[in-house]
Amino acid sequence: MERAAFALAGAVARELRARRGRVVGGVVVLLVGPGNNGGDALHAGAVLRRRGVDVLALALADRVHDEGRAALLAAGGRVLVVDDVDIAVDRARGADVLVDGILGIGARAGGLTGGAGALVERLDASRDEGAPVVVAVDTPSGIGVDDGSVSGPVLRADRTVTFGGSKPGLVLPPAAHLTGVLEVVDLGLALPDEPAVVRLEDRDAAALWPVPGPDAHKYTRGVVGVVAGARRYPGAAVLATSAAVLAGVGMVRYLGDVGDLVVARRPEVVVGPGRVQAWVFGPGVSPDDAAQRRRIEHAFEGVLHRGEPAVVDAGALELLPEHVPTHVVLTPHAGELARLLSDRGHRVTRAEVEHHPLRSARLAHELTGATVLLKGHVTLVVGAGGAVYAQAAAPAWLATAGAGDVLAGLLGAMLAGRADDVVEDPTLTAAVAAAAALVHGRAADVSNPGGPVTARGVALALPETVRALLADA
Ligand SMILES: NC(=O)C1=CN([C@@H]2O[C@H](COP(=O)(O)OP(=O)(O)OC[C@H]3O[C@@H](n4cnc5c(N)ncnc54)[C@H](O)[C@@H]3O)[C@@H](O)[C@H]2O)[C@@H](O)CC1
Ligand SMILES: [K+]
Repeated sequence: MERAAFALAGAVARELRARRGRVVGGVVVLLVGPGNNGGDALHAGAVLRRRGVDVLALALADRVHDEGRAALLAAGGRVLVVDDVDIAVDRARGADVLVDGILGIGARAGGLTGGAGALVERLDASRDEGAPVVVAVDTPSGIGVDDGSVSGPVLRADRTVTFGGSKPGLVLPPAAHLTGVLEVVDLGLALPDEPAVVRLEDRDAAALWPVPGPDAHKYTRGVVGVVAGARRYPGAAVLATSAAVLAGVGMVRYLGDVGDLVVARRPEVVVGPGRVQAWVFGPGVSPDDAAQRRRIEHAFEGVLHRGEPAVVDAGALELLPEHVPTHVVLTPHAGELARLLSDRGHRVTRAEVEHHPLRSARLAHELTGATVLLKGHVTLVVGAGGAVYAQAAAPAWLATAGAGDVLAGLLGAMLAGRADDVVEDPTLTAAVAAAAALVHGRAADVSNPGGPVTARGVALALPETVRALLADA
């Protein structure tokens, strides 16, 4: 606990320095719950008090950590037992830094209730310019530590100082939005080898990228077949094929009614049936389009019989066979996933999927056998063997029409380039899908750092994005 408290005090001191230019004379208010999480906050408070900080602990439970409380009092800090929420709100708002030590990994399901819940709700509602910086101890209090669920009020943190190793709830949506900057403090504890949720880094994505060897030719590099678009939605076909071409694949084959337009925009694309190593089905395809529907159903036979990997997006999700291998990747957003689950007898709404994205994606994986990539601000991928990836590289600007078509084409190109590998190793598909989500987000940044992006711009940024990833790895 001592190491944890020192690291926490260091993080708070840095926030004080950033806000006021110095640590001495800063005002820190600790929100303290009943367990060791509150104990960490109290011990950190004692360290800060000794550095000349004005420290007030608001005790939000009948009993708080005895040793921590004694340490803070001995250092000259104050402890106020909260029985009036108005007074607590007032004190908390006067702080430079608020330390959230109400609950950590010992939090039971159900979230914050009672006085702590009321206090947090009011503090979170008044986060204006001058509001205190919030540093969460181990986790923002009250989140579902194992599943990222949010079932009550949570004080959104600017920074979370977590001990020993990251926790699934810190990277999984919806709680991931509440974590702020994540700082992991190594306490030298023995942790399980495989964390339950993984976030790929740039170097992981580079290692997964299908880089051609010196003896490569277009068929060994992979051919991706794209069944996308319609007269009504021609743009989706252009974007999905463009992304596949620009991601660098042996060849892109297009099947659909707008081949002329696709070739006019991307002369590299070959129109018509032929050999294919991986498929992209569905961008811009409406399920009442009989011709596209027939093409997709026919191609699915190849997927089931010959084992070609496939990306199943948008309109093709409704055409998914009952059960498919894991090297088929579904790429729904929350609404599409709700429909897919409801069609299979699990009635859920879009809002429920948004509330429980991990549970929903897992259920879809169990029901269909497919790897499931659930698009969102944090993109989740659930695949064989319980693998879970949570990728958050995408800027909010990427929530724009056509971005999903680009992701589908890019992922199709990656699967075509690694078709044999993903068929041989069922766990690889989820990693490749997570890498595609990472590259997609990076490409958005590369296309216009910090500003608005277009789907076409993201596709055009792919070659440079991939080059930079490979160069830095
Ligand atoms: N596990 C470890 O090895 C370490 C843990 N540390 C700290 O200890 C924390 C865990 O401590 P605890 O196990 O005491 O757990 P917490 O401090 O998270 O809280 C547990 C207490 O809260 C109560 N509680 C749980 N859910 C509640 C709810 N919804 N509403 C009201 N009361 C609720 C429980 O009855 C229990 O009294 C970590 O988050 C971390 O901050 C650190 O000191 C470093 C080492
Ligand atoms: K906490």
